[in-house]
Amino acid sequence: MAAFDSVNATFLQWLAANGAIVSKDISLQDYSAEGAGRGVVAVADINKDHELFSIPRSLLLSPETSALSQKMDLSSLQGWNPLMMCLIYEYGKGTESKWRPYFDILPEEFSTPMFWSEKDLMELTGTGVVDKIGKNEAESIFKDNLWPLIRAHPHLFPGQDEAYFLRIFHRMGSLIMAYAFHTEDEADDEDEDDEDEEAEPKVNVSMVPMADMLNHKTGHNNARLFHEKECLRMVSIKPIKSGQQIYNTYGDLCNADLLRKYGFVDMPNPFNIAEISGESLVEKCTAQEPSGKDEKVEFLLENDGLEDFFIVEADGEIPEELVGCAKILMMPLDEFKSTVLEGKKLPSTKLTAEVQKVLRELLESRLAAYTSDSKEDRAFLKQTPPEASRNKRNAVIVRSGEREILQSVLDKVKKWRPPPPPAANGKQKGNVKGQPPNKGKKPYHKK
Ligand SMILES: C[S@@+](CC[C@H](N)C(=O)[O-])C[C@H]1O[C@@H](n2cnc3c(N)ncnc32)[C@H](O)[C@@H]1O
Repeated sequence: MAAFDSVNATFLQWLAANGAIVSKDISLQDYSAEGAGRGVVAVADINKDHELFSIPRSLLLSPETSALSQKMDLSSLQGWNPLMMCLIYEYGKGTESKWRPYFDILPEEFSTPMFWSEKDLMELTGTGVVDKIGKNEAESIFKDNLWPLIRAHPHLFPGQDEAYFLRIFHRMGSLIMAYAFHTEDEADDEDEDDEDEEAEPKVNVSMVPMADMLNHKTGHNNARLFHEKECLRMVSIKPIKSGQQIYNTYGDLCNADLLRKYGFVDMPNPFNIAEISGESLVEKCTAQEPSGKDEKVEFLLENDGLEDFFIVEADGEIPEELVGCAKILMMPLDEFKSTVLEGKKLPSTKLTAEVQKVLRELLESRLAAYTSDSKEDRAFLKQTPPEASRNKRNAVIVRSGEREILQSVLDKVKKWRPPPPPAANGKQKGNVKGQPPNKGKKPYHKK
């Protein structure tokens, strides 16, 4: 506790000494008992539109502010990599770095699946997280792009071996993923009359001390960061009562993305989705009749009809684009050529009995990919306290959310019946099986 308080105090003094203004109505608070690390709490009732803090742009840590940009050419690097190099450089400078009190308040360990054991990762089998962790891809970027630069500048990155820098790279990568902000360059007033009025603001990735101390809770967002010319200001967007936590929003994210990027999940989470891989759809639809598979896949890819993943939203509706794609994949080759390729006529996105069968099988095998069923998961969540097996618990929450959505689509797929064919005289005579519409139904009032 003493260490926690002293790190906070040094950080807040550093902010003030460098021109940041922090409202006396807020404080840093320890939420680690809830698995949420530090957060920001209101220590007085706060009105809407109250400035919680303002951070001068000079305190942001980015390639624009780090001296590394003057010492070496970072222009060959893409995406997050220039910021990554600056973080590795500034961290390596230790007490010499302007941002040392900031590094001291940032975590060294993360609960994201990137750092999970094999056993915990098994719990994510079947979820949308597994294929997107990207540890190997990240390590390739380090080896191919960053390590050669680091090794070539030993005076800037002194005295350590590749394994050490790889460890730092993973820490900084996790910090960028969970803490960095896209910071817009506020247009200069003088530029406002330029012909280029329509130009998009330039977006950079920066670390924003203090703004990144706010946690997220789906549906509870009560503060927002405003990007101004000289500073970034965090402002309340609702009245906040003393003692309440102040939340920024990390976006409308499903639990799989919250877990992968930030290492936690939210329950309930209306932004949950489930994914069905395009590859599994292609395999299922072309298993019986593979002729023309490549041509159809090529056509669909060229026309944005085949996704890596089809998204099923929380409402569990059958995605129309999935149905349309399945119809093309299952079409006889000559029909595909004459109507779709030559006639440029796409099939409707209405369900058919053929697509129903394929979707049913696809969803059933998708659901069977999880390592447990909903009963086991419910029992685990009920019996296990949140602080025990946090990784497993988070995995169970992710898969339960996905499973619920997939199950609801599957129920809809199973329930679907083909519409009755129109009768010759235009009147509907019965359902598809030729029975009168009410046969088998219980009468409304039992006499
Ligand atoms: C931008 S930082 C917020 C400050 C952070 N809590 C800290 O101690 O440094 C984002 C990280 O905070 C944690 N976090 C944010 N909201 C959370 C929540 N509702 N539950 C658990 N952890 C949360 C996660 O570890 C996430 O990666």
